[in-house]
Amino acid sequence: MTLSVTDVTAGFGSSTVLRNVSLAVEPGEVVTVVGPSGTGKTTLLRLLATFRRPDAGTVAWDDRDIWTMADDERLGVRRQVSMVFQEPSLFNAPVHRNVSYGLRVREPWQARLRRGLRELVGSSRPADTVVSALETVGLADVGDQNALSLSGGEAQRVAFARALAVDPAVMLLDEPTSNLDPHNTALLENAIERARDRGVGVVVATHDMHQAKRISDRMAFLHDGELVETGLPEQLFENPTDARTARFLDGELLVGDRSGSRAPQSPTADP
Ligand SMILES: Nc1ncnc2c1ncn2[C@@H]1O[C@H](COP(=O)(O)OP(=O)(O)OP(=O)(O)O)[C@@H](O)[C@H]1O
Repeated sequence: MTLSVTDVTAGFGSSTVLRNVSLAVEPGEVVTVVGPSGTGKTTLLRLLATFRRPDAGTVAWDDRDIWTMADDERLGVRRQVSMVFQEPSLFNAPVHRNVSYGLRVREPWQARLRRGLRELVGSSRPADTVVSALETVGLADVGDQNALSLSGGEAQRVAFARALAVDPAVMLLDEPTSNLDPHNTALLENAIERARDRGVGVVVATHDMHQAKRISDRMAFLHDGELVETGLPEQLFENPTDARTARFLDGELLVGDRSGSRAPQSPTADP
């Protein structure tokens, strides 16, 4: 399944945040979206998640415009797309209940009733997908612990496990490691790779150029609401076609700078 946006424009009130942006994620690839703060990365992820409609352009699932689908069908697509936010937002319950949340809300009411009864008599155990998702993020042993007692890094890994447990076709990760130490970052990046190897298409918005270099199959550079260029990470780092890409990867912020031009021939773009 391919999730894509084509020529999307989106804004808030009178300000346009994204202009004519096109991007697709295929099964089994990691696409990173990099760019300065406030450039529209989260807005792009929210369009892909169908949390909001674009003002113009299309959001498609295998070439079918999601916003022309009937509500049921669009809900079916939405259920195959998981998003992980910058803040993990866990609730006051054992970790395994947090991780099974997406599964539970997807259950038909009969299954929900049966499970509720099993929980009442104390014979319920976490679903295999919950256990497996927790193993993927290296937290198999904390399933019974209250989620609010976890460290920030563990909480973010639980949020990732919750998104993975529903067996999504696509995962959208909004700066998933921005508040994490190197150890938790490594564990989460490992989990991203494992999801990718299972055929999940993953889009990661990140500020971390080292991370983009490590995990990307493809990179997209977003600047001031415009998708400046996409390509293999080595292409963007070593031979960018646009000067803005070279300057951003070289460590310049480029806030409010819309002057695009050909990249210098020998950019010093190694992060
Ligand atoms: N709900 C909203 N209402 C009004 N403006 C918004 C809203 N959400 C985002 N914006 C504005 O849209 C622009 C893009 O925001 P967005 O969060 O998509 O950028 P970003 O690249 O993800 O930023 P960051 O890297 O700092 O998270 C910003 O100028 C932001 O202030």
